[in-house]
Amino acid sequence: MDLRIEGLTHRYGETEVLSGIDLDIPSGRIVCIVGPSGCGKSTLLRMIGGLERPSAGAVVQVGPPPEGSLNPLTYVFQDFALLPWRSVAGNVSLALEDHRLVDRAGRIADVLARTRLSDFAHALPRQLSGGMKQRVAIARALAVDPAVMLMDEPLSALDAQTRELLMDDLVGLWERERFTAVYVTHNLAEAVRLGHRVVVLSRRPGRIREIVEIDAELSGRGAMEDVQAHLWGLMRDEARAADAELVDG
Ligand SMILES: Nc1ncnc2c1ncn2[C@@H]1O[C@H](COP(=O)(O)OP(=O)(O)OP(=O)(O)O)[C@@H](O)[C@H]1O
Repeated sequence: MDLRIEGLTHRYGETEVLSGIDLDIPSGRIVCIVGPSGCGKSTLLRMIGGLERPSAGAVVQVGPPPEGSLNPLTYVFQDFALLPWRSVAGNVSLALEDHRLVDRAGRIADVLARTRLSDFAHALPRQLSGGMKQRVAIARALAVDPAVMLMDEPLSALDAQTRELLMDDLVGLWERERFTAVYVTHNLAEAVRLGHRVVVLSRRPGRIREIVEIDAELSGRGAMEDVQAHLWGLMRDEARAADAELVDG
């Protein structure tokens, strides 16, 4: 299933947050969204996920979701959002409990194996590092066989080394499963490491400044300094202006 965003504009009261966004999210690709602070990245993700309705324009699902998908659009949040009293398997199970399933336990075991978490099935979140918690959150998202994962700064609560490890994991997972994701990040290194397509938004109201296609295979990518420099060149002045903006209230 592809997603097509058509002429999406959104206002909160008088404030225009997003303006005229046209964007395709092709199946099997990771599309990263970057842009200055407050430009509407998370708002765009909420619109894509249907949590909010845009003031104008639409998000269109093109083609059917994967067979057996329980939830075509599934979020992964920065703060992991795990229930502390449930084990790893119990947290994954949570995503499945609203659905009648013949073999829920099998489905949980399968997704834990796919995300290399089988040995941790009975651990509680408090026993896990931040990186492991986020791996569990990713496993929970995958458990429903989503068409598209909507990832909002998924690595930004983690230290630099753990981020590196998780990026390696995500590359490995993509190589195995070819999942589709919209991935919001502040971090240009993450965007060039994981994105097949990097969408640069302008300062609020967020408009698409440029879409940078990166053809290199995910697995062989280095730091891609030239692409990072290009992205930063597109963003620098606006990031500075956003940084100097007074906060309301
Ligand atoms: N529910 C809301 N009501 C009113 N204003 C909102 C609401 N949600 C977001 N905003 C405003 O919309 C703008 C865009 O916010 P959003 O969180 O989407 O930006 P962002 O690019 O994800 O920001 P950041 O990079 O800081 O995470 C901000 O000015 C924010 O204050």
